[in-house]
Amino acid sequence: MGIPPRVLTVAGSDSGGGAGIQADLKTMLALGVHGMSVLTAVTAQNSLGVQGAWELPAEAVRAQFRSVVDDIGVQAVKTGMLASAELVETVAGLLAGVDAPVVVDPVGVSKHGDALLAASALDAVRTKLLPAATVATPNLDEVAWLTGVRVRTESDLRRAADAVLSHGPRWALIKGGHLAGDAVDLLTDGTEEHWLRAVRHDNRHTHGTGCTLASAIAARLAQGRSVPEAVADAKDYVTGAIAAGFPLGGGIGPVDHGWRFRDHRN
Ligand SMILES: Nc1ncnc2c1ncn2[C@@H]1O[C@H](COP(=O)(O)OP(=O)(O)OP(=O)(O)O)[C@@H](O)[C@H]1O
Ligand SMILES: Cc1ncc(COP(=O)(O)O)c(N)n1
Repeated sequence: MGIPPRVLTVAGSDSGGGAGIQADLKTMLALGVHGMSVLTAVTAQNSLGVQGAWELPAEAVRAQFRSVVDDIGVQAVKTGMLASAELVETVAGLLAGVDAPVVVDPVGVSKHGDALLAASALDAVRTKLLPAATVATPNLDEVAWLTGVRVRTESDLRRAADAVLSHGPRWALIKGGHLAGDAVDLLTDGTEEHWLRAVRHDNRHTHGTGCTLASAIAARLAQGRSVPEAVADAKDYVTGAIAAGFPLGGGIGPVDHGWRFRDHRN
């Protein structure tokens, strides 16, 4: 048996297992890569919201990163919840020394509106983290914080992508999941444009969709796909995972990361 590509997620823990590190590692397993993690924060979280969050010291983040990268090596990195300006700057500095594609999911708030990033960290995300990204994957709220562009319809997505690209990522994937109608995302590097359209599944099991999509992109990049191929494949995976999402707890349930193992669509 060959050695699978190795993918690192730098993100927070979701005790409920639907988003964050847990979603990332499940996605990586489902897509056939070896997942590894650098934990940035621990959240007490469930289907109803985030009940508490504790950031790890920068030294702990640096040590985890070095342990993984120096011995095991990475073919792609994904970043999620980074909590504070100090951790954003620490992670951006670590990424500068890595020769592998980087997917940046600039996580700001949870689906329930709980803050996962300090407002004082926005500037570091713009000036240090986005320039390190091969692909940046903001949702519409994150586009608004980072660039001031408010997307109300699909036709605003191009302007949002241009504004994100002005901060330096190679590609921008603007997720239109929060718009009405089809779930439409726009991927562009400023030259090529790829519109990714999927049927909207009107179930409420969408906790962790953004984490899942970004990790799937990282997995496919580690397997040697181009950015447009990786994103198209990741979109198919997350759409299937939302369709198969299930009710857990009294609020927003998780997507089913294992849907391809369980179901004939494999
Ligand atoms: N109800 C849905 N049906 C189908 N696809 C969806 C649905 N909601 C979101 N998506 C898709 O899921 C992916 C993640 O998008 P979304 O806008 O939910 O990200 P996000 O807000 O960052 O996620 P999260 O809330 O987990 O942080 C996108 O490809 C989006 O189009
Ligand atoms: C640790 C962590 N990272 C990211 C998210 C975003 O996911 P969602 O918006 O679906 O709650 C989260 N809730 N928790």
